[in-house]
Amino acid sequence: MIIVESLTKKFGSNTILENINLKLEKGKIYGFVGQNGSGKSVLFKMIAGFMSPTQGKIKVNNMQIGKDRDFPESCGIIIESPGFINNLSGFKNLKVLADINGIITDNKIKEYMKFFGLNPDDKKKVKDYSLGMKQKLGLIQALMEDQEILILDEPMNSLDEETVVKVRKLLKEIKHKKIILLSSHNKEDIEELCDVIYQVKDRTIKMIESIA
Ligand SMILES: Nc1ncnc2c1ncn2[C@@H]1O[C@H](COP(=O)(O)OP(=O)(O)OP(=O)(O)O)[C@@H](O)[C@H]1O
Repeated sequence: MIIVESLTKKFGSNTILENINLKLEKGKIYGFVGQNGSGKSVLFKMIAGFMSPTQGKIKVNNMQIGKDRDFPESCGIIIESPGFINNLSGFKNLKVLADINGIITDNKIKEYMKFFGLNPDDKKKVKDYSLGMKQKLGLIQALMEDQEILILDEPMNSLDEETVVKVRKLLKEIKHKKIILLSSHNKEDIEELCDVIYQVKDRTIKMIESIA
């Protein structure tokens, strides 16, 4: 479970989020919607341990992020454009990341690449990948280790329609064993996928029934 308690985030005198309280449980996809600059990515970065709150706490499975642990223990993340090693192929990039934890085989990486329509044997360097191909790699690195928490900030960006349909189906299939946080400017993604929708607006986060 993810618990956000009395969380405030300021940059200098600019308050982005104020006194936020959330409880996010396994088995659900939580959608976060809101205008550009409303604070969705900032919230996600704090839950991922990439940024600290100004006040308040984030607890993941009873561990306070930034105190008991630097990062949540089992978390797949795609926030903004993921950084890759430009001179390596897609497979080699994923392999470098997979080797950090050493919990998945090369075959698992290849399966994911094929699922996303990327050829694992393609020697093309990531610097020559299209935007959508890079986004697919970003999604694969977030998903491939079957982590318990998925933080997906605009995961469908630059993806073609066929891939969007596949990703939606996959998220629905795996959500029972995960806590999934998803932000999207696409109404259909949010309404089709999310069990709970939060609107981030005017420094607060409110649950809403559907997108207006
Ligand atoms: N490191 C930082 N330093 C100063 N201000 C920041 C920093 N990171 C984010 N901000 C500000 O925090 C606010 C929220 O940004 P955030 O990226 O969370 O918006 P968002 O809701 O994800 O927007 P979008 O829909 O455009 O992705 C913005 O005003 C942004 O400029």
